Amino acid sequence: MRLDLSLYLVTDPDLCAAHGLQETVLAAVRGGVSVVQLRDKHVSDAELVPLARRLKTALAGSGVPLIINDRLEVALASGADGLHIGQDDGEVADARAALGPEAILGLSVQTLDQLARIDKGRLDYLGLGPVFATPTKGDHAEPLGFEGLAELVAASPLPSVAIGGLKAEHVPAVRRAGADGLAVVSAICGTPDPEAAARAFPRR
Ligand SMILES: Cc1ncc(COP(=O)(O)OP(=O)(O)O)c(N)n1
Ligand SMILES: Cc1nc(C(=O)O)sc1CCOP(=O)(O)O
Ligand SMILES: [Mg+2]
Repeated sequence: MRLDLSLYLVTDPDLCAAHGLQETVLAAVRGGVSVVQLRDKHVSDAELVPLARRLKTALAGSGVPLIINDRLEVALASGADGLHIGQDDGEVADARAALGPEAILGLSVQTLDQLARIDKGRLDYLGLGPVFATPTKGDHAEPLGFEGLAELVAASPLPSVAIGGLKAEHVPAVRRAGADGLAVVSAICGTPDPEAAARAFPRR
């Protein structure tokens, strides 16, 4: 199945707490989210696996893939569709070898130097960011702005999704920069109506 990066939801356990994680995800999917990433920095793998399995079951039939952030073992144990790793989250080659050829594998890239060194044959997409500073990720890199994003996209040999401080109003600028989509946390997870928040993102 073709990977649709147009609206990529990254979950946050605190921001999603108001409606519950699974309810937030399902509402966002009804609103048009095309990928879901389970991201939780606070719980153990043993706690995350059952949550990932429940989400995978809940997403069955929706056509929306479930990606696990950082944790290869959770991706493997839960039957998720893929894994997203950052520059310090292990080797792409090791992740691909463990996941197999069918799984979706994404990598975060913040600079042109990093981009020049990616293991592109083993990756499906890149997460480019942050476009803006964001409180959702305390340890984020220097913001790129839309010009920096456009430079990275132009040099990228893979589909890409922009991330960091992005809202529905930024869709036109992200498209002009050439990215295939937007990845968001607080624009959906932290809102009173996650379905409406997802629907507010213009689609092609
Ligand atoms: C789609 C997407 N892009 C980038 C990231 C950031 O990954 P990383 O740099 O590993 O940071 P953490 O998310 O692990 O804090 C992402 N998660 N998703
Ligand atoms: C998970 C993540 N990764 C980033 C990166 O720059 O790689 S920024 C980020 C958080 C994005 O949250 P929000 O949409 O609420 O700004
Ligand atoms: Mg990471």
